[in-house]
Amino acid sequence: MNIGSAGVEGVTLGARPEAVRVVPSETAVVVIDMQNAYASPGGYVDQAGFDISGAAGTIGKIAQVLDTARRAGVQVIYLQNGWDPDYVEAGGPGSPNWHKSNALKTMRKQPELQGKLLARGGWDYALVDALAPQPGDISLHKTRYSAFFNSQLDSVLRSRGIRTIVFVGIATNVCVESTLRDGFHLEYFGVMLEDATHHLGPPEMQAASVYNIEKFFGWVSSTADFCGAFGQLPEA
Ligand SMILES: NC(=O)N/C=C\C(=O)O
Repeated sequence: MNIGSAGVEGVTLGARPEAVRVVPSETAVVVIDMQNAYASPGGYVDQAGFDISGAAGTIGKIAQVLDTARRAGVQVIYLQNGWDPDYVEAGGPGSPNWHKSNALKTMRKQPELQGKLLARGGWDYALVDALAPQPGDISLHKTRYSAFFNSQLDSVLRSRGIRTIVFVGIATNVCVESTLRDGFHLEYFGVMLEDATHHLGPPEMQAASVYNIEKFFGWVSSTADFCGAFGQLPEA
């Protein structure tokens, strides 16, 4: 599978269902929601009762991917999920988000958490320390599961000629898959690095997303394949 402009040099990235040829200048690594909320003990998903024991391993894999991407001249884009401290952006009872968001539900059950979970400016919203953005990286905010919805992501990608998005982050089956699906419908080629993502819920959720992406929406690869392919390029 050829992804990117014909004639522009790229690398071959091992992936399922087939290897993909990708051009660094037309590729971005999109880091989905690596915030304390999703990856740190005491953060929102931990407080809401999800098992986050796998998140520490995911952080290490993402650090390797980002290091390789930056050296290869691949744009790194961080997304952070959440709302203003008064939760106006979360929507009220007229929004399905108000009914389905486990963060909002947890805060309604435990009012002492009000203003803490996913509130912009707070610890829960902040990226985990180990994945601090570096000069040249781009940071964007999002208020719903898909990073394409009501955000600057599409224009940031299009203005840079980016056609391929390599996805890492949490959660595979919620914000990663939602964004990759929306990207597919906007004509982006989506590749998920499966060991640099982590699911919310039972392990079958990770497997289901991997199946969906491999079969219907994009390609599935790994940290080792990404670092092997892009790591061989001269430093950008
Ligand atoms: N980042 C995510 O996948 N988020 C999933 C659930 C939530 O934000 O409530």
